[in-house]
Amino acid sequence: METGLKIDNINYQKLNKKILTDINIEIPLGQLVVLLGENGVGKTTLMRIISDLNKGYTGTINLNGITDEKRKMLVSYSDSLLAFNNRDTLGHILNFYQHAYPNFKSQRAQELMTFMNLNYAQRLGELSKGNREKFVIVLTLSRKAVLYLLDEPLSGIDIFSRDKIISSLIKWIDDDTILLVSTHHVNELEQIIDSAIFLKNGKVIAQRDVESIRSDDGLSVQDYYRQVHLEN
Ligand SMILES: Nc1ncnc2c1ncn2[C@@H]1O[C@H](COP(=O)(O)OP(=O)(O)OP(=O)(O)O)[C@@H](O)[C@H]1O
Repeated sequence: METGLKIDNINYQKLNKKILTDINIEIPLGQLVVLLGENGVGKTTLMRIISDLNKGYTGTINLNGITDEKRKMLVSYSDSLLAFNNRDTLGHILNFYQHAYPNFKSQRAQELMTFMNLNYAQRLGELSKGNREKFVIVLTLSRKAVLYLLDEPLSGIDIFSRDKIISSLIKWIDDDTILLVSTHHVNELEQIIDSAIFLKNGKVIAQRDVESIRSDDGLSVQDYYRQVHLEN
């Protein structure tokens, strides 16, 4: 059986506007990968397509050999929690997740809640922006999945919590999984990522191993990103 994530020729448009063009990406299991690109380039759209939330694309997405919509059982992605009410407590939402997803691990959720200093009795609407993002990380990493998607997970989180989360991100996921993270701050993830995917104008302009960017190009991922962005 094929393993890992293989995206072939994804094209997607919305309201007659071309958003993603000929997207081809391959990620083996065990990798932590960042998705980089300017505002509006299509990072969230791509994550929603992978999770089967956005339909109407052409091309194929193969996750561990599964190409139909069943793959969504192997993907853990929590978008903006808009389906929940601001008066819902975090405990209520966790309870909902536990019933909605057979792969939800309560023990892990409990550990992550403690790690993030979040409280079951807090209401969603009372959370600050950063604490809401921490809660999205809790929900995402509490499921046993093959592919974890985090969409700009740290943008509102303070530097101390950020350091703590980044340095322990790997311990929350199993070895045979993929973590795909979109970010505008690649420098802070640089030490822990295996590879990076660079998007521009709805296309993949490069996918590179971090190790080869350092050894072959002598650049940091951030500097390589600037270079490849200007060249394309
Ligand atoms: N519901 C929608 N209807 C129409 N166009 C949309 C919709 N959602 C997103 N788009 C468009 O799709 C494109 C890609 O948006 P997307 O949110 O995927 O970008 P992004 O790379 O995640 O951006 P950012 O870095 O700002 O989060 C944008 O041009 C956006 O205007």
